[in-house]
Amino acid sequence: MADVIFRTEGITKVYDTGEVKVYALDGVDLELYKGELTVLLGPSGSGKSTLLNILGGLDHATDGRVWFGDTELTDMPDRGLTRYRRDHVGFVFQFYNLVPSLTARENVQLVTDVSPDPMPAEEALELVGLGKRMDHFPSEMSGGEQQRVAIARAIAKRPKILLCDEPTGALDSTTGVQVLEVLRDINERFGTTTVVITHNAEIQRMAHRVIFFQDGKINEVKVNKNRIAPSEIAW
Ligand SMILES: Nc1ncnc2c1ncn2[C@@H]1O[C@H](COP(=O)(O)OP(=O)(O)OP(=O)(O)O)[C@@H](O)[C@H]1O
Repeated sequence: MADVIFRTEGITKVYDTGEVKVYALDGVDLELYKGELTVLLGPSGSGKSTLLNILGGLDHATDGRVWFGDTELTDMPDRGLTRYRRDHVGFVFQFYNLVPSLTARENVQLVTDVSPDPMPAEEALELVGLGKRMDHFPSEMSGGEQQRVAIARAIAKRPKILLCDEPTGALDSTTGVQVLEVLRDINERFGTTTVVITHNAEIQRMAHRVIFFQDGKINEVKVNKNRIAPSEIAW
């Protein structure tokens, strides 16, 4: 059985707005495995992003515990969490968050300049198929290309984990599939543990493991015996 890379015990996140308490996560016990590509599925508001943000050290749980390998993230001081994020976690979001005044290469270099063991920005951009577009600005690229720059930026630090929140949410099917192919390639080539949040049920077919959320809880965990290639997915 694969090594556990993340383990959570009773993770709860409560937003107290004064009048009502919203349980974004309501006692989530979960294991994620090294090298796997996991898809998180579930209706809007079911807690997927909240969980991803807690795993990535962007947010604190109200209750419960989270381990990354043997290291407990819960109760880690903010400085420790910042180092954890910087050294181990790559993030990809629905909107690419590129700096418009910088080229693709310079956007990636923002990360490689501060990482302990980065790959050259050029290598990261080659890996996502943008070797010929390194000196282009975001405004000169399509949505899918910009997302691939965002992925290059995320992987250039050689993260152990890649956390992707709706990476194809703003893309059409053809472009979205290209982005999924890049994610699968990175997962296979480097063994990067990858978590992908999506509303698109088709995307679960490329995952090793699928976790279904409902009302802040895990409804079901499914292991895919027959994964398919992103190129066989369409929406
Ligand atoms: N800052 C906040 N203040 C109050 N409630 C919040 C806050 N952030 C999230 N929530 C609530 O927590 C719940 C879970 O939100 P979350 O974003 O994790 O869901 P999600 O499954 O990722 O949804 P989506 O698929 O729409 O992104 C929702 O009810 C949401 O309204």
